[in-house]
Amino acid sequence: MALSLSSPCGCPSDEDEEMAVFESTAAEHGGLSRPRLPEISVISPGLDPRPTTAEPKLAVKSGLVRQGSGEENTERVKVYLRIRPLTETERERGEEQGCVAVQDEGTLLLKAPKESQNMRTAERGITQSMHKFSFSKIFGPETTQQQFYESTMKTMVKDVLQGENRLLYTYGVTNSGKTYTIQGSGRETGLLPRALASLFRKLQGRLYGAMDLKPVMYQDVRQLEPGEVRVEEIRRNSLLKEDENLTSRRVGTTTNGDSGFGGLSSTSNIASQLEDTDSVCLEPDSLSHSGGDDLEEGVQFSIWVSFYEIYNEFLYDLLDASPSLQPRKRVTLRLSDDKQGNPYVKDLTWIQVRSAEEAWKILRAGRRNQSFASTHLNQNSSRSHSIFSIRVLHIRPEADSGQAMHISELTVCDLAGSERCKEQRNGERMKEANNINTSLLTLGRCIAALRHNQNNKSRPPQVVPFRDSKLTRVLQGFFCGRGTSSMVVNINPCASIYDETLQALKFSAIATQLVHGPSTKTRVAYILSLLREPTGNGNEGTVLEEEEDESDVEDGDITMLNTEALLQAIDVLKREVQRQREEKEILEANVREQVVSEMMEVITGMQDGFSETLEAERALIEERYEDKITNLQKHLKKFYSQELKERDQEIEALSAALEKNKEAGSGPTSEPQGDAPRRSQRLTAQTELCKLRAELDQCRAELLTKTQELIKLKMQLEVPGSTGTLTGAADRKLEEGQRNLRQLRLDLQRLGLDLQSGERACCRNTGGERLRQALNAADETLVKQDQILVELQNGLILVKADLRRKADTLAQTQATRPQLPPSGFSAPTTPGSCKKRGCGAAASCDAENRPPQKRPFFQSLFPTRTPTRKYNTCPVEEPNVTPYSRILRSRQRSPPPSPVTTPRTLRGKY
Ligand SMILES: Nc1ncnc2c1ncn2[C@@H]1O[C@H](COP(=O)(O)OP(=O)(O)OP(=O)(O)O)[C@@H](O)[C@H]1O
Repeated sequence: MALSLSSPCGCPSDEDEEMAVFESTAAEHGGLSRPRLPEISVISPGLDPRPTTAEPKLAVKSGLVRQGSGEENTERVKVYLRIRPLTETERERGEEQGCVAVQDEGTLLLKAPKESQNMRTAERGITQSMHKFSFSKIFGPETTQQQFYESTMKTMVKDVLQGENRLLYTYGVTNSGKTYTIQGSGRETGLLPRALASLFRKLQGRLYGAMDLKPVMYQDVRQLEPGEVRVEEIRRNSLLKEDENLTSRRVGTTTNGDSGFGGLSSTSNIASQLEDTDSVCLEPDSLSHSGGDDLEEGVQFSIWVSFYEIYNEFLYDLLDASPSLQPRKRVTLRLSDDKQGNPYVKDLTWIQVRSAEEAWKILRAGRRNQSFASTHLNQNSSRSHSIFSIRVLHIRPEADSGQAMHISELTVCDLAGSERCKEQRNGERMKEANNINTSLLTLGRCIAALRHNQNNKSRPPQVVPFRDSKLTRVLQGFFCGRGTSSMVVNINPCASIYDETLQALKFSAIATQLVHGPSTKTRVAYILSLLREPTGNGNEGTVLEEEEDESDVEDGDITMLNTEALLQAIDVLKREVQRQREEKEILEANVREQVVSEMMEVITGMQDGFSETLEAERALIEERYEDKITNLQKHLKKFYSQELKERDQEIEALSAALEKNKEAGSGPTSEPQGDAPRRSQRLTAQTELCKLRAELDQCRAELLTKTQELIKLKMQLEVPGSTGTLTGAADRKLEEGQRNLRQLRLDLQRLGLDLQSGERACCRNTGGERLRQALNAADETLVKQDQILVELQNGLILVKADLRRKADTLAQTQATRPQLPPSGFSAPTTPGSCKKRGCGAAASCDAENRPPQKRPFFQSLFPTRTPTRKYNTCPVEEPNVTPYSRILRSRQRSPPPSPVTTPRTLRGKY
């Protein structure tokens, strides 16, 4: 994937947001209503009042600015800016357009030149054309190598001799002066040779001569066997000899571009530049303070160096023996982790050096193996990240093997320059540029993640992607408390690479916000404080009090503790872990309980809510159905009153018709006589008319009776309260009675027919026995029906009596409240009913005294029969009398016979 130069700053974390804050993307432009941008975007990361260079003495001594015991390091990472001078050629090309201006010691102002991309976007109102950056210190083009060394690396060398670990790395666009800054050119030696010279001057007379102690892995030391020592000596001598041979052959060597590995020049101008230096030529004043006054008394020092590069994400040992003999078979190195998970370069060559000269020669030998190539920007461009490490072994002579050993390290990393991939015309260069930008991008992401974690301690930490590139993996320790790091940003003031320079500065702006990670010493101090604290079980950590003085322990390293103390520390830490785990479990249990109780509350609330809703709905439904019932009752009442009215009208119509007929019937008397057939016809018609009239009279009488009964019923229906209920019950009973009577009537008719047929049979003297049986059965049925009738009559009498009582009560109530208008009763339309109501009590008494069959109500139940059922009374001739009814009458005149005797009587008769 081809990455553009801007990618190192394009980290996916929150620095994008901050960049957006730094560099607003809205502006009023071309009449569009955009908010106006400030003229300058202030990319100023170091404006908060955190200590930076305060208390330099303390910071130099320990590498930390301690804010009380147990507090973490808050010293910002140092980010220096170095501006290289323009060359003559560049000036002639018109590259000097004043786009880089130093405002003060720590502030830089960038102004976009006309042709730059930034200016184009600024003209469109998307970004600003001016940017302000802050740095720990800015070094202009006039700064000499010595001045730069004094301000940056000098203190680092001192720190390393004090036992600290330090990293310095250069970052910038290609051809911006990174290699120049680190290694120098000609007599202008860079930081590294100066640091080496300074180191050995300080260690004069304190060097450990033997080669039997060697740094291995992450920061361990191994005691070498004599045979191994010999191998080490041979390796060292061969490297030094090789350098001497090459130096002697140097005269007349041309810069043959592609004679090195993979088409890269290994013996290029850069090597010759260093060779020109010949020896470590340092100004006398730079090393004026050469004495090792700060060094611990009695400690001897052994210096070992290594030099490797990361090229296309592969690690190559630049001090590998005789690489020139097998130029195309470079062995790649692997990264490994030690038991504590610290990364280290496996099988890396470490060479012991005893002087600055030797170190210089080793560096020079390594430079020959480094990957350089000519690019469009730099003829001798570093195509790899080169890492030169100096390990200082602090050896206490009186101590046993390795026990009092301490290691400190100074690492100088010359990063490959960031550049635009698209501008590389060579495929190999393009691939290199990709890899360079990828690793730089990862470095940017790591720095951004570290910065995020430091600034957002309350939030979960972001994973720092150290493992995403080899570069960040090998430098990881310096960002995680193993030591401190400093960054040198190199820029080229050429207008043509303004956009790249801007991106590099934005990248560095993130780094300026970093503070150093908590030192491993802080962790040691924490462990030691645990050892000193009571452990809770009465076993107090006393080992340290016996072993170490407190001040020594505070500044000491974990390797200073003996095995017993370390074991005790492990025990204490285990107990601490256990305690914290238990605390967390209790906390979790509490949280769970709280959650459960809250959930229960919620559930109870929901239950209550549902019950209320249910009640409300039930009440609503009840109300609705009550309304429906009321409506139904109302409609029924209306319907039945309508029915009654219609029937009244029919009766009236019939009466009127009858009257008419009557009038019409009286007319024929005046007709002439003499016409016999017509008279007989008239007579027949008159007979029929009489018959009809009789029938009509009978109907009228019946209708009248029914009307009265209906009116009475209506009145009873209108009686409020329990009377209505009783009336309903009475109605039901009446209906039942009517049904029974209807059935009875049918049975009687059937029996009458049977009797007729029996009479006929008797006359013919056939089937006598059968007839007798039939008569017996008929007699039994009659007895039963009589009983039923009597029961029904009694029930009806009771119901009527009850109704009358209620009516009387109501009438009394009405009488006691004469002033109130009659509301529950409508005025009777017939005088009969009025009379009845006016003397209700008397009427009811009268009705009660009457025999049941005489009552009009009962009459209505038997419309086809005459109410003549009387015991011991005279017979009355009635029309339509059936044989059975005659028999029944004859039986009813005498007291009711027993079911046994009646058949005999009947048998006697027939
Ligand atoms: N401060 C300076 N004073 C004088 N010359 C300088 C300075 N900085 C850089 N130069 C010159 O600029 C040129 C490029 O420098 P250098 O090779 O160090 O760039 P670089 O950033 O390492 O490039 P690359 O990333 O491609 O390796 C060299 O010729 C060097 O001598």
